[in-house]
Amino acid sequence: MASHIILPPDDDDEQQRREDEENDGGGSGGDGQQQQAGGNDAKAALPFSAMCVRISRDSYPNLRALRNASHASLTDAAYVKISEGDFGYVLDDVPHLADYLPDVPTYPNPLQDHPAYSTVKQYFVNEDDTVPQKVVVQKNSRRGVHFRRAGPRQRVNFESDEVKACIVSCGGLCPGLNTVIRELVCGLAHMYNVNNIFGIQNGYKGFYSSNYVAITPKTVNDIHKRGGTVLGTSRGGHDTKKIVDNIQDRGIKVYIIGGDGTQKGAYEIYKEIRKRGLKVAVAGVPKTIDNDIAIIDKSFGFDSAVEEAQRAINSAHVEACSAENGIGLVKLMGRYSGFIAMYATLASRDVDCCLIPESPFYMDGEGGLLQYVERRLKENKHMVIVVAEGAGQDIIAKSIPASDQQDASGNKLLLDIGLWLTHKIKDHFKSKKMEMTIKYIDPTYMIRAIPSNAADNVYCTLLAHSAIHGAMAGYSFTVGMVNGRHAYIPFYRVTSTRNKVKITDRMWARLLSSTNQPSFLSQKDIDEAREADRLANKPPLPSVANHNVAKAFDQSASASSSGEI
Ligand SMILES: Nc1ncnc2c1ncn2[C@@H]1O[C@H](COP(=O)(O)OP(=O)(O)O)[C@@H](O)[C@H]1O
Ligand SMILES: O=P(O)(O)OC[C@H]1O[C@](O)(COP(=O)(O)O)[C@@H](O)[C@@H]1O
Ligand SMILES: [Mg+2]
Repeated sequence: MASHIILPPDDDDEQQRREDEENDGGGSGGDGQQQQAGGNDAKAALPFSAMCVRISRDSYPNLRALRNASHASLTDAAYVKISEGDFGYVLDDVPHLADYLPDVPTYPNPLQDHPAYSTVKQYFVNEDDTVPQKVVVQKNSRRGVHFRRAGPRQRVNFESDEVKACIVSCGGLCPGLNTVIRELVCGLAHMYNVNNIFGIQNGYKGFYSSNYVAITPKTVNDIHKRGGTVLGTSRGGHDTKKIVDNIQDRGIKVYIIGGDGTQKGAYEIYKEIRKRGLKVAVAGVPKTIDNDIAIIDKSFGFDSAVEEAQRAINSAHVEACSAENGIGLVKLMGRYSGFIAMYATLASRDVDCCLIPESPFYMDGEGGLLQYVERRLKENKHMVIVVAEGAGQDIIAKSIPASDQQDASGNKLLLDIGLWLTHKIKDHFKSKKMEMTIKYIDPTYMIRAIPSNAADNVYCTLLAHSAIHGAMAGYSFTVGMVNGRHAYIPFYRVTSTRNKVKITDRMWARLLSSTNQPSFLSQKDIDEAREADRLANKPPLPSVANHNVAKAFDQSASASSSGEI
């Protein structure tokens, strides 16, 4: 038998729930009081045919440990929905309106009458469908952690006329933002007959400081061909109370496009909405050019960015080849994660050295960068270096006093590694009286301002559609592709860790072998990197949930995406 665990909420909510249960004459625990996993039809919404049991605060064995956990995880605990099935199956589910509005009505999905979709056999996804976090398994593996499969549901929780949708984009630019906005608008209008759609201007602060702009399929018709976001974007400005006051007053349902910071903001909004008992769904579409969002295979715009980076690398190569001892140095984005640099390097084959934040390097002495550059110029007369902007910050900090400054969202401000390397390399060859030329190219803002390529356009469309289906069906979530299938992922899973290049994985080994650069790593660095990977992959809550769940999470953690293929 499987059980469905909803970790108990904070004291006030818990008190209210107990009173409700007393009024209903029900109890908690295994006394027949059933809790829905998602929709209103409890049976249809269950992840698998099993009895779902609400486990009360008192009966939950590890709750003490949970209460002693950090404040962040304590808050998260109230919103985590874990169910267990056979053979180590665990569903890390997303919250649903019915979790706190038990009488929320359901309606037939209007798509069933849609001429394009009604002919598709099995167009609606089965409520039992889930997507595994780990697909590489051994004969005796446990089934591990799963996420709810994205897609249209037979029944929805909103009527078309009651929906007022709003869309906001936050954080830095990324190719594909306009495509997601376009497809949210067109999908809502064409699939669900929703005609009240508004754009929030200039990021989160637009919820309370600007007018909401009405948008229609007609007004967004061509925007996918343009870079940037027609809604505007910003960092900072997340005032949860003011945002939710406006959501409440205007009766809207929210689509939020943005990176890790934005998803944290979406989670805060969701928690406040739930606290106030509002009938509002919050759907997050993860955006980050750095591709550093946990769990998902890849963020939209990443492929377009890697493709565009090729143009800069090609130019660097041309410059380098056309000079005596020419060096082309290209800086690419990647504040904490070097995915763009790694993939752009692997795609190009012209790069002799790729430096990323995850892999420490050093300049001087045996095995250092300067020695390698010297050797490469002697062998080949030219070289191309790609550096992610977050690389080597510790080395620069030794020569330039770092000020620990942050942007409005709290992201650390970086020193210009490209410029710093250029000067260091120049000085080195000057002191050796060796002639050379170095050309530094910084294409970062040019890359993220382009419109998305064809593959990203299709990806953005599917993400937008999945977000619409999930929100109409009453779920709140971050949507993303997990092992090639679209899934609804709980906010806490994408906000608790950041995806990073694992320098102990095969993908980084492939890169090192393709450039033939030194790894710059000591055994101590490798040990530290392994330990950091282990800790980064450890999901936050389930370790205190129960033994089976913790085991499933540990097992799936080792599979979290990092480019390992
Ligand atoms: N912990 C947080 N809680 C609430 N809002 C946040 C949090 N972190 C970031 N935000 C908000 O999310 C928005 C975008 O964050 P930012 O880090 O700039 O970009 P991204 O979402 O692309 O990572 C900003 O408006 C910021 O204030
Ligand atoms: O100069 P800005 O606008 O703050 O953006 C620069 C930063 O945005 C990034 O592209 C990532 O930001 P996001 O998380 O918003 O996608 C970083 O690589 C880069 O450091
Ligand atoms: Mg970010």
